[in-house]
Formats: sequence, structure tokens, C-alpha cells
Amino acid sequence: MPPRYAHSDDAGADLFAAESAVLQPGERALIGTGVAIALPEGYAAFVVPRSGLAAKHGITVVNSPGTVDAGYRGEIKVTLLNTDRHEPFRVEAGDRIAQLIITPVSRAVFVPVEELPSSVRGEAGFGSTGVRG
Ligand SMILES: O=c1ccn([C@H]2C[C@H](O)[C@@H](COP(=O)(O)OP(=O)(O)OP(=O)(O)O)O2)c(=O)[nH]1
Repeated sequence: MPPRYAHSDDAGADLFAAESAVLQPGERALIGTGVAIALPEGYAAFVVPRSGLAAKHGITVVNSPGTVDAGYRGEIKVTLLNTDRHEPFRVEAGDRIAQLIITPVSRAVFVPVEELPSSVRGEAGFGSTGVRG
């Protein structure tokens, strides 16, 4: 049974608050979701904010994207932050507070080399493609 609000093209699986909390302006809170998962090896899940909560109430995820490792079996928790400067934000148990993106990942390790292969960008960094960025 899909979650009751989901659209068929949603990339993220909804995460719901398992507890209530009030976040004062500038305050953060670790909110449990009551969800534990077992990802296949080679996958990771990322806890990301909901755009609507961010735009309407300034609610974001402090460590976005929060990384859920394949071997993690504990409850997924969401570190919500109220960035609004004036309004408190009330979270009720059952509210959709974030979403979970599940994706294959490469496992990377740094290997020292003398030289890197060339590329069009080379070493040109932030904002190097135009004044108006
Ligand atoms: O938003 C998040 C981020 C992480 N986790 C869980 C799953 C993850 O596998 C574990 C550890 O997260 P992370 O590796 O980002 O934390 P760390 O601070 O590096 O701690 P650790 O030493 O436990 O890896 O915490 C969550 O429940 N929510």
C-alpha cells in the first residue's frame, strides 16, 4: 500500500515524524521516524528536506543530505532546523517531515598520483564560466 500522499513519480520515500516537537526560531531537533531499513550492499539512502516545508516555513535538514549507510539498522532520524527568524514550527506525530532518496553508490578511496588526466575544465573553479555565474 503506497503512502497516502505519494505521487507516482516521487523520487523520495516520505519520512513521517514518529513524535511531536516544537522548534523555536533557529532551533533544531532530532526527530525519530519509526523507520528502520536494510539497504542492499552498494546502496545508500539520503535524508533530504521537503521543498514545501522549506519554502513555506523555513524548515530544513541540518546535515542535508543525511547519509544512511547500507549497514545501518537503527531508526532513521531527521535533524530538522527551523531557519525562520520569527515563527516557531510545530511538528506533530504523523507529519511528513523529510524524504529519503535511495540510490546506488560507488565506494571511493583516494589514491595519490603524480598527475591527473586532462579535461576541458582543467583547474578552473567556482564561477569560472562567467561573471553572472
Ligand atoms: O540524517 C541522518 C543521517 C544519518 N543517520 C543514521 C544512518 C547512518 O548510517 C548513521 C551514521 O550517520 P553518519 O555516518 O552520517 O554519521 P557520523 O557522524 O559520521 O557517525 P558514525 O561514526 O556513526 O558513522 O546515522 C540518520 O538516521 N539520519
